[in-house]
This record gives sequence, structure tokens and C-alpha cells, in this order.
Amino acid sequence: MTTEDAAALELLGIVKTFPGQRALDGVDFTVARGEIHALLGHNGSGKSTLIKVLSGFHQPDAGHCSVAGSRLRFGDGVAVSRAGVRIIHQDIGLVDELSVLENLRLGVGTYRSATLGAIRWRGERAAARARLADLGLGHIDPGAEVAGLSAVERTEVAIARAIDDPDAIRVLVLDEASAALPEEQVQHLFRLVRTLAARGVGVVYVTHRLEEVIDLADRVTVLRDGAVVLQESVSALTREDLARVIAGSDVQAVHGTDRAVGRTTGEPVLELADVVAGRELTGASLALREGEVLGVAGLAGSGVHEVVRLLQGRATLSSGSVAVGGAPVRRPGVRSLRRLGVAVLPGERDQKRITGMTVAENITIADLAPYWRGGRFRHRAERADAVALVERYRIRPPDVQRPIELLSGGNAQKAYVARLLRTAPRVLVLEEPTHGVDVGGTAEILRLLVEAARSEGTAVLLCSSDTDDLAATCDRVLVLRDGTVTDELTDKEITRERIVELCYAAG
Ligand SMILES: Nc1ncnc2c1ncn2[C@@H]1O[C@H](COP(=O)(O)OP(=O)(O)OP(=O)(O)O)[C@@H](O)[C@H]1O
Repeated sequence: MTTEDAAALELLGIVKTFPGQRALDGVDFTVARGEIHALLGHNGSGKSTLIKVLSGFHQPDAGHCSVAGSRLRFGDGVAVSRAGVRIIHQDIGLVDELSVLENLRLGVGTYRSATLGAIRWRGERAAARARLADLGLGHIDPGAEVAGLSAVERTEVAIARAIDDPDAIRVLVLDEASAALPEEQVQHLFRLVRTLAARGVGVVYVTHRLEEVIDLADRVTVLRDGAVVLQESVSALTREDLARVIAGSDVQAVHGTDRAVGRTTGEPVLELADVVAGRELTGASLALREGEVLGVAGLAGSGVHEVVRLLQGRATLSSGSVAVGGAPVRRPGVRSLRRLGVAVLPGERDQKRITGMTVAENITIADLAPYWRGGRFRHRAERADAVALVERYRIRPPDVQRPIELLSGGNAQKAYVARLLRTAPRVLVLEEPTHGVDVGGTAEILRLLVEAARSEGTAVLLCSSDTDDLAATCDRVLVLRDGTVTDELTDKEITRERIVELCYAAG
């Protein structure tokens, strides 16, 4: 077989066992040249492990790998890169303070136009511009600082950086590259992916967003518990088919949650009035009421993220006021707000994961008081609570003594949501709570949030870029633009299309 005929990527018979657990159980995964191949599976099904085997990070117990017809030795990251495999992780690893050009050149070591030790920036800039234009990214200025780019532009730059020599790239893996992208920017990413596929690159696209698979991919592989349960052309499948195969059973619809009309009349428990704060909020006001699920939507830079940062004490309140239960909070922050019954789940992983601790400890840490009795800590009671919550949230594997770092991304996210809900707060502020969570887990988390609002009267502030989540659960949705609340949707006005439209509206 010539290199031209060979598959871009062939992973055959891959087995990987961790102590006490088989993460991959003889997986065959083949991607043709120019094919966009979606890799799906529930949280903990083995997607990341398969990618890590390909990258050389994990040594598999069995199996073999070929790239464009050439056999590849496992465990050798340099050989993987030399063979033309590029992997973009969700944490795309750009340096914010540097320009696009500097980021493109990072890691390459040499500047093309250096003579006698001096870098000829004009030449470098022209080369970078040509490289971006070649990938259809002519709209990105090489001189722009990365911090000022939109989320999708950052992803585009990360991909452009990886594609240092387009003719030599055989396989591009995008590991949840769209997870942090607002929905309306995803199409830009798709355009770039299609450009690369049209040049013969085999693309592996890992995602939990099933609509994206239908829209973008040619073929799909679904993993369940480390084994391939479906490998098929996407054209034959619907979103519902995929959800069913991923879960291994019928998934309860996330949508169509019974939205309670009239919920918006409870007492305000969290109020922001004319808040100017951090880099983004320029006069935002909102009132979250008892027993309601209030959604907050907006594009990157609109201020949604800054609302969460403000409530975490990470963005300074310059003017305006924050009040809980009618009483002003002068310095909002995690501690001051927790005392008032406000719990915050931030979006960033490092802000919620407590490394070096077990799953049980990560779940119970927010309130250990019930376990202290007579000066002694009742480990058994703590463990029993954690076991019950792991069961309720279907965290896999169901081992509460496991270090949290060893959980898959989506299973860890379920543990953080469990931590917050367990403390039965009066106000619950969540940023992207279903980020990286599979279709079944998402339905469960949203159901629990609505239940907390309905039966406990919890006031839930749901800051999310997932318009499906917002449309399925919220009693009201606020849209932010340029740091202020510009629109409010209630009841039947809350649709996915309307939210996106308002996020994008001008002026
Ligand atoms: N280093 C490790 N040590 C022990 N177990 C691990 C390790 N890495 C992963 N696992 C386990 O292997 C299984 C597969 O995990 P993996 O991260 O591949 O899942 P995933 O499909 O990527 O999930 P997600 O969608 O949540 O990211 C999980 O049960 C996970 O807990």
C-alpha cells in the first residue's frame, strides 16, 4: 500500500489497564485521509486515554499504531510529532501577554529571518500573515496581543501554531476544542477544520456536543466503558441515536423540563445594582429571586464571566452594590458570601479542583461540620455520604477513595456540582456546570438544579454558554452585552435561537 492510499491514522487492538481498571479494551480506531472523525463516549469511556496513548503519554498494554502507513512506536512523543500528528487540548496553552506572531513562533526556537542575531520582525510578520492566510485565517493580525482575541480566534491561533508545516501534517486531534467556545463561534472553527480536511488531514474531533457531530463529522466512533460500540457514517444517524448509543439506554430528554410559570415572583435574594467591576462590568443590574433558575448569557467579554469573578472576590467592585437578602455586601468574595448562604461554582478547573485529595474529600470539603462529634472526625459517615452522592450523580468509577486527578474531566465536574448542591445553599451560582459532562450527566445535573429551585426554594444563577441548557431549565434569561444587562427573556420567549440572536444584537 502506498502512503497515499494508507489511512491517516490506524490504532488497532489498543488495550490499556490502570490499577484495578481496564480503560481501553481492544479498541480499533481508523481515520481516513481527509476524514473528520468524531470520537464520542460518556464520561470515563476512554476517549482521553486513547488520545494519550496516541500522543505517547500512556504506554498501552497491547495494540499497534500506524500514521499514513508507517508503523509508530508507542511512548515516543517526538516520533509522533515527526510522523505528522498534532494534538490540541482544551487548555490550548497560548501565552496571553504575547502577540499572535510570538505565539506562533513559540517552541519553534528559531526565527526564519534572523540574521546575525537580530530578528527581522517585518519578515517574520509577513511569514506569519501568509501562514494564517493559507489556513483561511487572514482576519487575525499577527501583531495583535492574544489576550485581546475572541475565544475562537485563540483556538484558531493554537491550531495554526500546531500546523507549522501543512504538507507534513497527517492527523489533527481536537480534544474538546469547542467546549469553551460560545455556540455562535463554533462555525468559524468548523471552517478551519474543513479546510484542513480538504487538504487530506485526518481530523479526530472529540466532543460532547452531539449537534456538532451531525454538522461536521463524516464518521463517528462511540466508546462505552473502553470498547467501541458504534463506528459508522454520520449521515445515517440522528442526535437521538447518538445519545442512545452513548448512554447505552434511552436518555431522558434534557429539554422540555417543566418550566414553572410565575416562579419569578419570589423575594430577591441576590441583587447586583449598577455594578462596575473588573475589566468587563460597566453597570450591570440583576435580581435573582428565591426558587427561580435565572440564566445569564452573553458572548465572551460581555461580562458573564465577570459576574462570577465578582462573586468569587476575583474582580474588584468599583461602584454599584451587591446585596444578599437585602443586606449590602461590601466586599463580595467566596467566604463572605458563603456565610450568607451563597455558593459559587466557577468555570475554571483549577478554581474548583482540590488536588491531592480524594473524590470523597472533594465532595464533602464545603461542609465538614456534620462529621465532627465530640472532637472526633467521623470518617465513616463522611465516606457514606460521599458514596451516596457518587451513586446519585453516577460518578465513574464509583471509588470515593480515588485521587480526584484520576477522574475523567466530566466525572470530576459532576463531583464539583455534587459538592455544591450537598450544602443546600440559599443561592447557587454556577458557571458552565455541564462543561465536559456527557449527555446523561447533563440531564441529571440540570434536573437536580431545577429540583433544588422547586422543592428547596434555592435561587439558581446559571451562567452558561450552552443555550440548550439555558432554554431547557431557566425561568428567566438575562442577556449581557458590553458589561450591562440588555435583555430579559421570560417563559415562551426563552428559546435557543432568541438567546443567540440577542447575544449578537448590536448596540
Ligand atoms: N492515570 C490514571 N490512573 C487511573 N485511572 C485512570 C487514569 N486516567 C484515566 N483513568 C480512568 O480511565 C477511565 C477512562 O478515562 P478517560 O479520561 O479516558 O475518559 P474520557 O472518555 O476522556 O472521559 P471525559 O469525557 O469525562 O473526559 C476512567 O474511568 C478514568 O477514571
